[in-house]
Amino acid sequence: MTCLNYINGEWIPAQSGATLESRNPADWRELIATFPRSEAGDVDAAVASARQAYRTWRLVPAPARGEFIHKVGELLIQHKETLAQLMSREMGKPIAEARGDVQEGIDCAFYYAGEGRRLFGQTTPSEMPNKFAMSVRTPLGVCALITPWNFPVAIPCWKMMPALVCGNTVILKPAKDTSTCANFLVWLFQEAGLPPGVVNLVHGAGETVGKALLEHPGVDLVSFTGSSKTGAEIGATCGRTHKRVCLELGGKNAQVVMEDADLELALEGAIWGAFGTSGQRCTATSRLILHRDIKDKFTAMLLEHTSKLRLGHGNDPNTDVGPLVNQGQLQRVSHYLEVARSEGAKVLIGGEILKDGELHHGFFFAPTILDKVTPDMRVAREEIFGPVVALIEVSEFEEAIAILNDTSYGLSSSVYTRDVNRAFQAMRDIEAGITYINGPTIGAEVHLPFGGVKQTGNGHREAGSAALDVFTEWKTVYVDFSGKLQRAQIDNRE
Ligand SMILES: NC(=O)c1ccc[n+]([C@@H]2O[C@H](COP(=O)([O-])OP(=O)(O)OC[C@H]3O[C@@H](n4cnc5c(N)ncnc54)[C@H](OP(=O)(O)O)[C@@H]3O)[C@@H](O)[C@H]2O)c1
Ligand SMILES: O=CCCC(=O)C(=O)O
Repeated sequence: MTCLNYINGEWIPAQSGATLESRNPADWRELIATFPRSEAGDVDAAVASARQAYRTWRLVPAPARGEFIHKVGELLIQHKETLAQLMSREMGKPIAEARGDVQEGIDCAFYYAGEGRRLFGQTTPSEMPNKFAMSVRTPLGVCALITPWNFPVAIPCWKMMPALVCGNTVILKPAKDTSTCANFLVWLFQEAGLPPGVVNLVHGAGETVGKALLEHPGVDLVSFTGSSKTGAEIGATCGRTHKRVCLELGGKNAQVVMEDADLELALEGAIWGAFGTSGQRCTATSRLILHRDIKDKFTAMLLEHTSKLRLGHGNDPNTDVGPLVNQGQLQRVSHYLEVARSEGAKVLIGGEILKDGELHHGFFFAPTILDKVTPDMRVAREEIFGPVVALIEVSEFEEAIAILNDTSYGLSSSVYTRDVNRAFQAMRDIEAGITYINGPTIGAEVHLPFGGVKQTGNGHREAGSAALDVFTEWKTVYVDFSGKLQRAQIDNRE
């Protein structure tokens, strides 16, 4: 398959003609597609196209913009299985999770399609007679959307759909590892009949295409999801170039299990929170904070369940845990196992690259449980982004919350307890954008705000009506029908 850039309604190669390859992480010998290795000139063309289209798209009534998004939702339903199978082959997640990823895109489409008929502002009384006062949302212009590979459909949809319904035009720069999924998704926007230039796609590396978008004077906003390291660079560049920037970054999420918890429920949450998507979710559980009274029992339950997880190709419906996305991720996770051992953590299960049988040509890492972890260790503090979970023992609820908060990240969190007082205390005291009581750290719903505190972001939120604050400017409007200058009255009001 050949992927192309989509600029001004045309599918075109990079100006240089250069290409990159997307391969199956479960079997590196399988080529999925080639895609353009774009550079700054391709970005210039995409920005020119998006700027031109913005002149008319911003004037399309918002309900009509919402109808385009609704159509994308219908097309996503129609092509759900094909897109999920492609995603599973291209980035390795098990097919059931890939279907869930596409479903998030569908939910997002119908939610933001409806937003076209809301986009509420405020009306408020004026101090003056015969004067109306109100605020309305207005679009920003051209939005550059830079996305990671771990949710190849959901995350681009979280950005494209609210941006478009608000009247902006967009340029998507997807992760290299999931270029084919991005191509398919943008084709659906084309099929939905969006005018040329409203949606543009530029494939290529973050170091070239991403950076060119950040520096381009024709880009008004950058919405980025990815690592905290890249996010910090992006924030600095956008500060220098005066662009609005929304950053959704890494996590070091914890699940607390108290002595009064339903352990079967907590076990299910821990397994899927830690090992779902091979631990490559920003919301993944990478720390399990266990009360000492249940720690031994719960650890034994965890080990038994983990030992039964089936590793394999994502497209095989019997697979529980797929490969890591690429060689770099495999090296990163292996490195953290060396760090864990050198710091004195004990590997209870896993801790190694798997190469047996059908895993031979893929990037598989065994689901791993680390014991004897203390809160100061690197494996308790740094984002690993793989199927590795660290066990930390505590004696008190307050201690559990203090350790949960003792991180530079703040995305998701979870507490298993039957005590309603503790549940509300957790809700109040946890420093994170998302807190689950008796549920795993994963599993976002599109109508609620999504994002984190501390180094997980810069205060913005994706999803829900909160995303509208990213993609619009407020305009305050006063309409004076008194027929006389009221300024004097304002100045004299004392
Ligand atoms: N908080 C959230 O909502 C959320 C959700 C999902 C994932 N994440 C985080 O994402 C990370 C994993 O994703 P990742 O490894 O793909 O992150 P990443 O390396 O930061 O890359 C993310 C995107 O940024 C591009 N990029 C890389 N360097 C760039 C630069 N200097 N300027 C502009 N763009 C650049 C990448 O391009 P390439 O194609 O060249 O890589 C990719 O498209 C984890 O830390 C995870 O926690 C956060
Ligand atoms: O990786 C980021 C998205 C996480 C998500 O959508 C979920 O946990 O459901």
